[in-house]
Amino acid sequence: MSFALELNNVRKAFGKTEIIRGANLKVAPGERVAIIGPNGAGKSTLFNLISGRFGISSGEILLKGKRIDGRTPYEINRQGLARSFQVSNLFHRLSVFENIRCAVLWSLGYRYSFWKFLGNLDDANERAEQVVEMIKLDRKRDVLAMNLTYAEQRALEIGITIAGGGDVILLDEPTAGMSKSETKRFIQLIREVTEGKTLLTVEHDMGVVFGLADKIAVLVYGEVIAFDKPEAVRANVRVQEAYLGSVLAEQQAAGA
Ligand SMILES: Nc1ncnc2c1ncn2[C@@H]1O[C@H](COP(=O)(O)OP(=O)(O)OP(=O)(O)O)[C@@H](O)[C@H]1O
Repeated sequence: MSFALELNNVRKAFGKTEIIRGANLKVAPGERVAIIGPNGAGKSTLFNLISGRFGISSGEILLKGKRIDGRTPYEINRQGLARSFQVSNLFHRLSVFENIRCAVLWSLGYRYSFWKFLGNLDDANERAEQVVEMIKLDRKRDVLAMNLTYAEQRALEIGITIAGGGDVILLDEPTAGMSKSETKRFIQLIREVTEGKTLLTVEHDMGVVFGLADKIAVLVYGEVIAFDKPEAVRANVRVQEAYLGSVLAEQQAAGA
C-alpha cells in the first residue's frame, strides 16, 4: 500500500538554523491527523514544505507514492493535495457561490483567464453548487464573502480548499478564533466534508485535536517524537514531558 503522505527524514534549514530536523511521518489514506507541538516547533514550516511553498533541504516527501519535493505548489495541488487558504485570500466582493466557482475553475486549469469562462461551464457550476451545500452555506449562496460571519468565512475557506477535489487536505488551525459552540459545529462540518479523504491539521486547541483526529503527530524541535492514536499520545510520557502535560493542565484550568 502506498501512503497518502510520507515524509522521510525531511530537513529544512533557514540559513544556518535547522528548523525541521529529520521529520518522519507516514499517513495512511483516509486518516485524520492532527499535528501538535509547542510554539516554534516547525508545524507551519512543515505544512509549507509539504505544500511546496518552501523547498526542503534534504530527505523526501511522497504524495500517494510519488515524490513531490522539488515540485511547485501548483503541481502538488494538481496531484491531489489541497491546502486551506486564509480568510484574507477570499474574494471579499464575490458571493459565496462565485468564490467556490472560482476555486473549481482554477482546479480545472483556468488559472489566469478563468473569468473568460464564467457563466458557461455547467460542470463547474454543478460542482460549485454541491460544495456550497456541503459547507452548509446554501442559504448564503448569493451573499458577498465580506458580509459573512467569521465562522461562515472559515467554512467558505474550507469549501474553496475542497472544491478542486483534492484527496489529501491540509488545514491550518481551522477553528482558530471561533467560540466554543462554533468550534463544535465546525469540527462536525470538517468531519463531513473530508469524509473518505486524508486530513492533516495543525492545531493548538486540544478539544479540536481529540474531537477530530484519528492520530496525532507531536512535533518538537523539528522532529516527530510521537505518532499514534490520541489515547496513546496522551499517555506517552515523553510527550507529556515535552509538551502535552503543561498544555492539558493549562487548557483544563482555563475551562474550569
Ligand atoms: N521563512 C523563514 N525564515 C527564517 N526562519 C523561519 C521562517 N519560517 C519559519 N522560521 C522559523 O522557524 C521556526 C518554526 O516556525 P513555525 O512557524 O514553523 O513554528 P510553529 O510550530 O508553526 O509555531 P506556532 O505554533 O507558534 O505557529 C521559528 O523559529 C521561525 O522563526
